[in-house]
Amino acid sequence: MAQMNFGGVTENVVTREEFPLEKAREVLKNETIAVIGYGVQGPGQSLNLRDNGFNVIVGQRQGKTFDKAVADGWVPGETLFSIEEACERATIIQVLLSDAAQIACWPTIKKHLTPGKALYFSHGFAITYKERTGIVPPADVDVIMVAPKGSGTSLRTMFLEGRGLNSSYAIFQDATGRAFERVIALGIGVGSGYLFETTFQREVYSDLTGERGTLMGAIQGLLLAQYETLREHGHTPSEAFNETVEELTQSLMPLFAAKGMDWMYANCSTTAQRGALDWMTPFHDATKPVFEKLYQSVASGEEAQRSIDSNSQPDYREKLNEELRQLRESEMWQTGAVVRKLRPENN
Ligand SMILES: NC(=O)c1ccc[n+]([C@@H]2O[C@H](COP(=O)([O-])OP(=O)(O)OC[C@H]3O[C@@H](n4cnc5c(N)ncnc54)[C@H](O)[C@@H]3O)[C@@H](O)[C@H]2O)c1
Ligand SMILES: CC(C)(O)[C@@H](O)C(=O)O
Ligand SMILES: [Mg+2]
Ligand SMILES: [Mg+2]
Repeated sequence: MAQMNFGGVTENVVTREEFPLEKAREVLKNETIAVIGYGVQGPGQSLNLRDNGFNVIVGQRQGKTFDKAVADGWVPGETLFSIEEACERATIIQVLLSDAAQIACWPTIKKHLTPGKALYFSHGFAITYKERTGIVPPADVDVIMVAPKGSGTSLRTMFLEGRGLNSSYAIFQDATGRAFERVIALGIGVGSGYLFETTFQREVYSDLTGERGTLMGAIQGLLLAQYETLREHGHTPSEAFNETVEELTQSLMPLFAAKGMDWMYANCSTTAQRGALDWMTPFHDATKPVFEKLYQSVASGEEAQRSIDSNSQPDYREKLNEELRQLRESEMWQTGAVVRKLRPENN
């Protein structure tokens, strides 16, 4: 494990150089890894593990996603089973059900957690909010986490491109003395580029804050506020969209992804630089209290409870699809659909 300096703070990081794939295969050579759930993370992690040469099976309930697993080459009765049968066959149970479904399936999973097995999550949710989820593992199994920091879809596409998404890892319980080598081997196996150390609680608090904040919730809120302002002052939809979203994702975000914010600023006009440096502070000050409120809502368990309550409803998928439809059909994103078609590479 390497100690690395992140802006003056030292953290533990594991890279593929120090823990190569061959070592991961050696560590897990006698294990049967069961990926339970085939939604977004399930396909990414199981297909990467399979392509990396691990002994992996999938446990999925019947329905559309079971059929998707078959289409992806998992064979019923050989590598694809019911959730119960996969848990029984596994030595490592990777719980990649939705966080709400983990509660419903916990009695089935728990039944097959015999001594020495490993229970793996990709989120700190189930364990951290145990008063709300009721998920309390027996003391004689390892409880570990690899949480890819991005969508399962990106985990798979980046793997196929020869790249790797970063993941955090944590050990909640080391019953066998092998929890560390197991968790790192799994992290490398699922296609992580590098792994940084965390705890279950820090992972879930930062993850819930990030997705509600800058990664998903705040970004839509901020983009819409600017788009609306431009439209209310008579700018056309294409102009408002291009100045709000298209330029950000196509031109400027790749620059600061590659070399940092100062590099992106340095590649814009002095007029833009002066304005950005002046206005970053008012935007920071206006949003900081909202981020603090969000963090408190995460830390109190309110966000977890809301997610459990809404995602446990029988009609949650229909309601969610309706909300996503409204987003898709909003003027800003309808404009986005037309703008995307105009990109020469899409013609
Ligand atoms: N989506 C991501 O890219 C992502 C990224 C990082 C971490 N995670 C974490 O990974 C885990 C899996 O998330 P996901 O987004 O892949 O899940 P998901 O919402 O896509 O659902 C996964 C599976 O749960 C199954 N399922 C739902 N309800 C069920 C029930 N009642 N009984 C049996 N099966 C049921 C579905 O069939 C599906 O195959 C979660 O802990 C999540 O927080 C997800
Ligand atoms: C992909 C995300 C947002 O990072 C993940 O945390 C999720 O919940 O889907
Ligand atoms: Mg998340
Ligand atoms: Mg996340």
